[in-house]
Amino acid sequence: MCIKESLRLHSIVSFITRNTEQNFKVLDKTIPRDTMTTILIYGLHHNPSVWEDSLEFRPERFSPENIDKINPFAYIPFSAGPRNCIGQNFAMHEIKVLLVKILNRFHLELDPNHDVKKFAGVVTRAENGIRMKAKLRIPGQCIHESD
Ligand code: HEM
Repeated sequence: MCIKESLRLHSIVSFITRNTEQNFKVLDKTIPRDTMTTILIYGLHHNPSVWEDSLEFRPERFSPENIDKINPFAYIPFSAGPRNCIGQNFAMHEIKVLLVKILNRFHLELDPNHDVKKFAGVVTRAENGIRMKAKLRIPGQCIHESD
């Protein structure tokens, strides 16, 4: 739930482009065939008419009770359709494994004196880094390079 909500709030791929193969109607406008369009994933994920309290981190949006209420095209961190991300499942597993390995061993805290600035380019990242303090959960535990 937390990973999914993070991928909504901090959409890693902020936009994708697609070429229309036929005339395409959006509300009262028609996008002609063969037009390069931009799908703003970051904008969709922050749109208050799609997501209630869109700027708030609320992992329960993705709880088993709520997940079915989400329109699959309202949440597209890995894009959607035939050219969606081929590495989606791998990426989700990788994030989970890394988080477990890190959080099992460390207690992390953001540096309160560092203001993280988000930069939403093609790939969203922190403009000035993310400074954190990592404390060993079990004091005195040694860190092996092979871990
Ligand atoms: C959190 C991590 C990731 C995110 C948010 C992500 C997101 C995306 C998105 C949005 C697209 C569509 C791009 C477009 O249509 O222009 C895409 C495509 C793709 N991704 Fe990922 N991706 C992630 C990780 C990975 C990983 C780990 C791999 C490979 C192991 C991967 C391989 C690919 C490939 C090959 C495509 C192109 C698929 C195609 O065009 O048919 N991605 N990804």
